[in-house]
Amino acid sequence: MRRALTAARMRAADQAAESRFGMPSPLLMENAGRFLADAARELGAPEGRYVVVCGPGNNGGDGLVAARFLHAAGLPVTLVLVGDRAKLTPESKRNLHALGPSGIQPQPLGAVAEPRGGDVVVDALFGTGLTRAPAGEFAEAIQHMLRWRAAGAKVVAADIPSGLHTDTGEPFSPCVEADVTVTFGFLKQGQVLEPGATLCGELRCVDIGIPPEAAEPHPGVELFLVEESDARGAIAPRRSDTHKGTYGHVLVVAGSHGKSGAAAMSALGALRAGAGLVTVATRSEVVESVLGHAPEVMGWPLENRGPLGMADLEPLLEAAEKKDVLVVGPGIPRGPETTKLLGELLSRVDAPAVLDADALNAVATDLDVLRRAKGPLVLTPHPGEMSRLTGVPTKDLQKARVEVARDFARTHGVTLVLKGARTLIAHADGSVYVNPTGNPGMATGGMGDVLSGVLGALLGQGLKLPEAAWTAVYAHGLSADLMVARRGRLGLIATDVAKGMCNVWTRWNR
Ligand SMILES: NC(=O)C1=CN([C@@H]2O[C@H](COP(=O)(O)OP(=O)(O)OC[C@H]3O[C@@H](n4cnc5c(N)ncnc54)[C@H](O)[C@@H]3O)[C@@H](O)[C@H]2O)[C@@H](O)CC1
Ligand SMILES: [K+]
Repeated sequence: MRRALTAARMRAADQAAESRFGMPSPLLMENAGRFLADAARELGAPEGRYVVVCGPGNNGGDGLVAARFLHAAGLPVTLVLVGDRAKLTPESKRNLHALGPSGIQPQPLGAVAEPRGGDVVVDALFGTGLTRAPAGEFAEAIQHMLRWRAAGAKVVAADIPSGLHTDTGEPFSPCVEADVTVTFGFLKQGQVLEPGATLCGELRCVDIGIPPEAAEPHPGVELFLVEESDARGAIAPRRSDTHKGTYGHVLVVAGSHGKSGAAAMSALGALRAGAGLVTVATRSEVVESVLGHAPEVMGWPLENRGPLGMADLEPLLEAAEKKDVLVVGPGIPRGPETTKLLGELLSRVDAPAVLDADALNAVATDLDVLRRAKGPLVLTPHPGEMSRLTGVPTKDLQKARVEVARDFARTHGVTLVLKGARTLIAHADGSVYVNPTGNPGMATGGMGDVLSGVLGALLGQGLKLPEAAWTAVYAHGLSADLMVARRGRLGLIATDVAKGMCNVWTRWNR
């Protein structure tokens, strides 16, 4: 699990490195520049040229150090210095001076021979100090770098692509697109959220000598990037003296006429994620159809007709007895009484519950249902459902995903999985986890149903929240990534991801 910091926290960490740990800024810059030069050399062809574009702040200083190392390695370096030279930071001035013996002189942008395939551009224009949209000569420098990359040059960004907002991951216009981003000390929030994550290209976090302790913990606002070792480590290898009763009994409340597949996919997700037993409670007319997809599943027919309502309460309470977890929502028939039914059901069941799809839409009309729930809750909305839960228009919500998710989880005391590229898992304590797995092949119906089942299975196996949630999301996305690596994105379907969970378990030796 790696923390991702804001620009303000990064500044504080830089200062603490010097004041508390005796690691002065020039030393950190020297290390940063060396790593940057190494990354650039790795990307360049043997006959490649190196264009280093430096800005007015310390990010530019990192570029100047990199230029010195590249030159020392005998490589051809062109230096561009954008902005007023008189306003360079003291560290940058020192490093410009240190370039003296190399004979490298800053060139105007227009005088640079256009880089192409085999060449490397080092983007050291702006780092974490960017405060506004780049304009004038700065915007022009970014446009050049975009053009050079389009012509085949590789771009290495120092710390963060210039033009990208360190905290939000939203780009200003224009913004550099990098092949590799070498970031210093800690990950930054904007690098782990989309679209920033894509603009960074391959992200490498290097240790320039800032001790981890220099970044004070900020409980309640931490943002973490989930790593494979975290998700793998959350799932214990199976002991030999165990049986189906050890791994949890999942009750899936899902499906309706025309949507029996939703129930089946959720159940399949649960089965493929190791649930000991899976029972699907659904309208009696679709029970057989659900079981037809997975004979391992048990059916619990709900004998009433039409939308789920109060008449279903007793049968559902009975179904929930001795179950370790509930998954409620995929394809349920929703009507005027569904909200009340869910409120009553959840207020009387101790087991954790996953709320998905139409269960979310039902809850959106009375969020008090969440407060009254007896067991822990996980909600798994996509942005449209999240918009209904919060009243925030989808477009605005997508620009403030972290804040909206964190606020909701905190206010309602739940774990919230906000789906989409870089799914977020927000916990009631304010921590937010970013999931890096998954791909655009997953933009097809049923993926969420499978996820709800996977999550149910992990809760049923005793994982706690939020761990169960970020592990399920990671594994589900990884299943899709492994599938796509073999078969391409376009034809990926949800049942592939359910089946493909086995590839995740093979990889993790589970
Ligand atoms: N101890 C430290 O502080 C270290 C800092 N390092 C580097 O320093 C960077 C941060 O340095 P700075 O805080 O100097 O910030 P930057 O180098 O990111 O740039 C800030 C400068 O750009 C100006 N600026 C901001 N937005 C602008 C815009 N849109 N148009 C024109 N000018 C604009 C600011 O007024 C300021 O002069 C990090 O990203 C990292 O690369 C590293 O050298 C490691 C050590
Ligand atoms: K940069």
